[in-house]
Amino acid sequence: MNTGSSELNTSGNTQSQTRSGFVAIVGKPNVGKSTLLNSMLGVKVAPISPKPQTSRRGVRGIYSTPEEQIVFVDTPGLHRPKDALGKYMNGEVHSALADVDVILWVVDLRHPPADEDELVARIVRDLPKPLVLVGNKLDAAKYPDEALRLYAAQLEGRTGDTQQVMLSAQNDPGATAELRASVLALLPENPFFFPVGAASDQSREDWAAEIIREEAMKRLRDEIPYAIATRVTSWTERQDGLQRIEAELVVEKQSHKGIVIGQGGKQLRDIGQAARKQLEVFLSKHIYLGLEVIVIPNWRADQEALRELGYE
Ligand SMILES: Nc1nc2c(ncn2[C@@H]2O[C@H](COP(=O)(O)OP(=O)(O)OP(=O)(O)O)[C@@H](O)[C@H]2O)c(=O)[nH]1
Repeated sequence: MNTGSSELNTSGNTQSQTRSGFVAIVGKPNVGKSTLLNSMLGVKVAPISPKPQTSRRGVRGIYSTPEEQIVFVDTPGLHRPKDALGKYMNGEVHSALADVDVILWVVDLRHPPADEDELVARIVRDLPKPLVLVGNKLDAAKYPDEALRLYAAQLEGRTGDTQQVMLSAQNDPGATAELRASVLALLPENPFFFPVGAASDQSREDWAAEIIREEAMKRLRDEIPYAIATRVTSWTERQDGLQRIEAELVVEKQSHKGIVIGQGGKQLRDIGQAARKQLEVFLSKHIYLGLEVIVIPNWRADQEALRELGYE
């Protein structure tokens, strides 16, 4: 691995090198991967919701300084494939890991390892790449040292560079900045992969759709766990600057449509208002958000529908 130090060129001037690389954040659902990504980036990119399995797309966030760039690949929760969506998610995890420079394995220090952690451990154990075991939720863990030891034991026999850290992604920006520095030190000398100003390679439409889905998930977590997809169907700007966004919430069953709309349309109105507020904060522009609920029967098991909804 390169050292990343400044080199003397033939004219005797020091020429600084840039470091740049891809970093995957893996871990079972709900351990705090999106929270960690957002904290390391300093901006909100991936959706955060208290419900497991919310980050279904491989959202990438980019952290840049004049000399360094980390391209984060935020992989969806790793779990056993139950349907086509599950298979897509596991495929995402594998393809995300094939091509990265550093892996962050995030675990929840409040609990000892479960089957799903073992699954992740098995995949990352044999990859010859630098790995950081990130014990998250330190603020809420009773026996963090013991928990971390148990997770680390699952990596026994690993030959690649392995580091460990305990932190709270949610409320310790200092610790996440330190982790970012450690990750940067593990990256090779490379030219930048993206322009310095780039924060994410998501389109604004995908980004807005994720914010809408996040708000829907927060409100509907018990009624319709995972069966909601969102897509922005049009985005226009009026002369006075107002952004007019039309979006669809896609559900699997007619009965779900009624739940999403709610009595007298209240649920859908609440989702729309909350999402609009978030979008306005980020864009600093006035927004009109039109939401429609549509039914695509059994979309999670339907390859064509998954493709149409952008899960491919
Ligand atoms: N107490 C505590 N809670 C946290 C911390 N980090 C994340 N959480 C919470 O854990 C839950 C899951 O966080 P996410 O960032 O959505 O987790 P994820 O791993 O991306 O989840 P999936 O999208 O399901 O894979 C949310 O309710 C967060 O607020 C932390 O440091 N401490």
